[in-house]
Amino acid sequence: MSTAAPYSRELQIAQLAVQRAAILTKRVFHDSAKGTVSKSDASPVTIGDFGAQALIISALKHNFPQDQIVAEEEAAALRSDGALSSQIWDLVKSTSLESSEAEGLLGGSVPDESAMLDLIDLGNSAGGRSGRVWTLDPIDGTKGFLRGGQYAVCLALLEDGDVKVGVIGCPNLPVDDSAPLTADIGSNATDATGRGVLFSAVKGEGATSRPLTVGDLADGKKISMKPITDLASASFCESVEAGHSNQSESAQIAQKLGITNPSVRMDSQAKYGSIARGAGDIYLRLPTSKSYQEKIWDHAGGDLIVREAGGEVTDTKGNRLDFGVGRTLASNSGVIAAPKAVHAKVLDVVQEVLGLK
Ligand SMILES: Nc1ncnc2c1ncn2[C@@H]1O[C@H](COP(=O)(O)O)[C@@H](O)[C@H]1OP(=O)(O)O
Ligand SMILES: [Mg+2]
Repeated sequence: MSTAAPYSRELQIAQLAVQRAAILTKRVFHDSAKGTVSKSDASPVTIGDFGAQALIISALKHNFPQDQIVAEEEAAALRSDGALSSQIWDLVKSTSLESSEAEGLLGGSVPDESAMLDLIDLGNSAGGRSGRVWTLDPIDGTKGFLRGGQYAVCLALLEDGDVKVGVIGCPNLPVDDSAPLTADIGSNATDATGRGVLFSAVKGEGATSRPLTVGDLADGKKISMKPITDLASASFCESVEAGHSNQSESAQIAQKLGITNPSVRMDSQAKYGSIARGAGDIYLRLPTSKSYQEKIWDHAGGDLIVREAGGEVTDTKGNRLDFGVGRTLASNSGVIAAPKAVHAKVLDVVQEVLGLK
């Protein structure tokens, strides 16, 4: 008797839902106005964020109606702005996967505009330690998206606070796992079809990458972190935004580790995917303020993908990221992701530079 791989249905639905949402984001990008709605300059939001959230939640509700969802956006701003809401509805109703089989698995299109707003608001779960909770960031790295840089569509499944499935679609990263670590997008920027790479992991089953092509149901290729013995040759990545991660502390840490390569600055969870496939080695996220709490949708998928690819992910105190305390990582501070063999050494130097020991 054959037994289905654990979480295979969750993985398949998550991958297809992320692919479909990624197509929507590409369509927004190719609209010259890029659909900026703007929560604030520091934290922008586009019509793509709302549209992608509606499409993904629609697929989750069709397949897993009992599950909770913690997603970044809410529909309040759209309920009070009919023109904005109908602009997003135009996008949502006209975005689908090419494969009708795949589209059927996702439950097809959203019935109407009012249902779309209600779906967006289903992402308001408080999260927590019990049951099945999906975390969703429809466009992670909106600033990168607007700049024409890296961004990611991120979906993960938590069960009792533990990440079981993680899927990250990176429309502007090369498909080729051996491509060098860079935030440059080259000719990918002109591709409106959702080309890019899709990283996935299931707990205990390893991590994979595959093309983010339209409705492709094929298996992925196993990915793993690069084995490094000599930290001097390592490369590390961090946020483009200096407000998201302390770049002067990371430079001091790199110097103390003997790392000579300059940091690669990249928006979004594309950083986790990049190190998981060995394009880079280390991801440092060093708090810039005591008050900011990281959001679970910004880390859940990446945390699992890196750990399943042979990495270790902790905060600056050396604790695993705790996704079971609500919508934020309230009990963690910063992120240190590195291959298992060197994580302790990296953490040691981080703690020295941050004055934590
Ligand atoms: N002060 C901050 N420290 C760390 N991350 C932040 C901070 N302010 C916003 N962010 C979040 O960083 C994420 C992008 O990360 P990266 O720099 O790795 O691309 C966004 O989700 C953004 O949230 P928001 O979407 O609310 O702006
Ligand atoms: Mg985000």
